[in-house]
Amino acid sequence: MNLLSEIAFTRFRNYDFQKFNFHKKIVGIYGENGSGKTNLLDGIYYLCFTKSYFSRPDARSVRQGCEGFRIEGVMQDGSRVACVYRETGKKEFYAGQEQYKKFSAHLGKYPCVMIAPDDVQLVTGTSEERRRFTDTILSQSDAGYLQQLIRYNKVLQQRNSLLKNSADAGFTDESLLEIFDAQLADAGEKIYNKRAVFFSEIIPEAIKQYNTIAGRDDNMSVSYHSQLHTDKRFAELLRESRSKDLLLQRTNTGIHKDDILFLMDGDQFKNIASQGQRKSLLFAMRLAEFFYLKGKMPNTPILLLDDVFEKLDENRMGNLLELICLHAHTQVFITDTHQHRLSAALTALAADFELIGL
Ligand SMILES: Nc1ncnc2c1ncn2[C@@H]1O[C@H](COP(=O)(O)OP(=O)(O)OP(=O)(O)O)[C@@H](O)[C@H]1O
Repeated sequence: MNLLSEIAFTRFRNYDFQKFNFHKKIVGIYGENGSGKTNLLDGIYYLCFTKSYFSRPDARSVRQGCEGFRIEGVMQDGSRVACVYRETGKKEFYAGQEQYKKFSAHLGKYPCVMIAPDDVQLVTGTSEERRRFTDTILSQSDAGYLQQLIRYNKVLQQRNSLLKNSADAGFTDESLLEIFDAQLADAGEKIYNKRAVFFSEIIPEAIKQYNTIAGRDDNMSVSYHSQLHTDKRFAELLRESRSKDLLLQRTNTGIHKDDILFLMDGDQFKNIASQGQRKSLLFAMRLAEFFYLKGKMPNTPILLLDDVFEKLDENRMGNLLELICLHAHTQVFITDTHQHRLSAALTALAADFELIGL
C-alpha cells in the first residue's frame, strides 16, 4: 500500500504555507470548528481527483487576498503529485515533473473515498446525485467508461438541441435525428451494461455494510433502476419515445434517467428513515464504494472521514470505526472537533494511530 506521507499547502483556503507529515495508517485530525480539518481532507481529495470534493470552483480555494494556490503531496514510495492553480485561473496537474495534458489521465491513480455526513444527499437527494456517485466510481475503475459517458452526454446535448430547433422551425431533420439516435444508443447501451455489472457487485456489499453499521437487519433493499431494464434495445426505446421527445423538446429515455432505489421494509427509505439510518446508509454506500475500488484498482483507496462522530449513536460509531480502522486495510484520515473523543475511540480499537492537532 502506498501511503500519503506528506502534504504541503500554499495559499490554499485557510492555509498560507503549511506542511503536514503522516507516519501512520490511521491519522486522527482534531481542531475547533473552522480550524481547517475539512480543508485538509479536501486538499488530499484534490490530489486524487484534481478537484474539490465539494464541487466548488477552484478560485474559491485560493486563500483570501492571494492569487493562485498549490497543493503538493508525497507518497511513501517518494512519488510526487501536485496541483497548481495559477494567478491566471489556469489549473495544472503534475505527477513528478510530468504535467498532465488531460486531467482525466490522473483519475484512478490514487483512488480515494470521502465520507462526509452532510453528503447524505446521496440517499435523500435527486437521482443526479446517485448518477454522479456511480459515474465517479466507474470513471476511476474503468477508463473506457468515462469516454463513453462524455460521448453520450455530448450526443444527448446535440439531440436535445435538435429537438428544440425542430419545434422552433416546425420541421425535423429526421436523418440527423437517426444519426444521433444510433450514436446515443451505442454509447448508452455500453454505459448501461457497465452500470448493471457494477450494481450487481456493489449492492450486496452496501446492504452488508449497512447491517454491520446498524448492528441489526433493517430489511434494506437497494436496486438499480433504468429504463433500459427491458427486452427492447435502446434504439427501439428512442424510436418509441420520439414523438413525446419532439413535443417536450428533450430526450425522455436513456441512461441519463437512471437511479438507485432504496427501500426499508418495502417503503421508500427517505420517507421513513431516521437521521441515523440515513447516515448509516450513506456510510454503507461509501464503504461499498471503497471495497469495490479496492478490488479493482492497483492502489487501495485512501479513506477520508470528515466529522462522522457527530452524527451516529455510540454503537453505530463503534461499528463504523472498527470496519474502517481494522478491516479496510488502508490509510484513513478521520477528523473530529474533540481530541479526547477521537483519541479514546481509536485507542479502544487498539489501532496504531497518530493524532494531529490544528
Ligand atoms: N479561500 C479561503 N481563504 C481563506 N480562508 C478560507 C478560504 N476558504 C475557507 N476558508 C476558511 O477555512 C475555515 C474552514 O475550514 P474547514 O471547513 O476546513 O474547517 P473545519 O475544521 O472542518 O470546521 P468544522 O469543524 O466547523 O467542520 C474557515 O475559517 C474559513 O474562513
